[in-house]
Amino acid sequence: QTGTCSLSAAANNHKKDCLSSRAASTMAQTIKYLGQEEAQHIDEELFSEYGFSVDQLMELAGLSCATAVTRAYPLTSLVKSRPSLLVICGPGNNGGDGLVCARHLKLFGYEPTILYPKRPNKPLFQGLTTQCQKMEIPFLSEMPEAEVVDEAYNLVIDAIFGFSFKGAVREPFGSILDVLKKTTVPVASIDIPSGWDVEQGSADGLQPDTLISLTAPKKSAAMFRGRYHFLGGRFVPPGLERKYELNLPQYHGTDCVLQL
Ligand SMILES: NC(=O)C1=CN([C@@H]2O[C@H](COP(=O)(O)OP(=O)(O)OC[C@H]3O[C@@H](n4cnc5c(N)ncnc54)[C@H](O)[C@@H]3O)[C@@H](O)[C@H]2O)[C@@H](O)CC1
Ligand SMILES: [K+]
Repeated sequence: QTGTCSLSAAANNHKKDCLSSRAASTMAQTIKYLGQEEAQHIDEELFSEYGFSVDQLMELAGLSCATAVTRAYPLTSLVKSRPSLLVICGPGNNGGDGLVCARHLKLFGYEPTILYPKRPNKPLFQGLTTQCQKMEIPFLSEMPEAEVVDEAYNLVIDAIFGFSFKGAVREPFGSILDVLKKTTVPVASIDIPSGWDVEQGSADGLQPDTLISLTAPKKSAAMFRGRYHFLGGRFVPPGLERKYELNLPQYHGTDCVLQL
């Protein structure tokens, strides 16, 4: 793209114009951070207009999350002798992403353990739970103390709440998040750091080391201060991307995740 500009470099003004239009086009490429309602509309449209099913997108989302974990915390980098991880799953689709993520991580050589305290009575989640059980992933019956988490696991995956979270955190998730805030092992949050307002974030909330934004980051991702921010969920059709002006960056090759 630089050819046009350098050929007419004699005219200084023209050069300036070139630079400013290039800056403008770079700005136009900035990835959009979604508000809560916008994220929910995109979600609905993916199903109603674009013909996807929930389990299909959940599979791709969960695979992205597992892949992001392998990038940020490769097996060889783990400090404990066993590649143990704790995956905490919430009551909605964010929890479903966590179950899919755990299953793929097991296939990738990690040893996930799942805490899934509120299980929806729906075939989708029952199936995902069975799949994890058949993958010989253990389930905990309650949240361990912070010291036990620090002792036993290399990483916690936070799949508690996603973009539909609202209001004050209800139990048992309030207590679980209190424990998570005391742990020192890194936390990788799926889509939103749980307990954060989807748009405003939370100054005294969980501070994850990794955030994996799905489809597009939500507004609160601007407050993320951890080391790794990934984009996952490589399934957005071009018409939907145009309509919502998502300006998604290009994923590399066949990758299902991109570090932002
Ligand atoms: N459209 C997309 O991009 C996709 C989204 N997926 C995932 O789906 C998530 C959104 O899923 P959902 O809409 O099911 O919602 P969430 O998983 O964000 O949470 C909804 C659940 O949390 C409960 N809840 C909400 N506020 C609470 C509070 N204050 N205290 C306690 N419980 C509370 C609700 O009762 C409901 O059971 C996304 O963040 C993402 O992880 C993926 O599965 C697939 C594709
Ligand atoms: K989350």
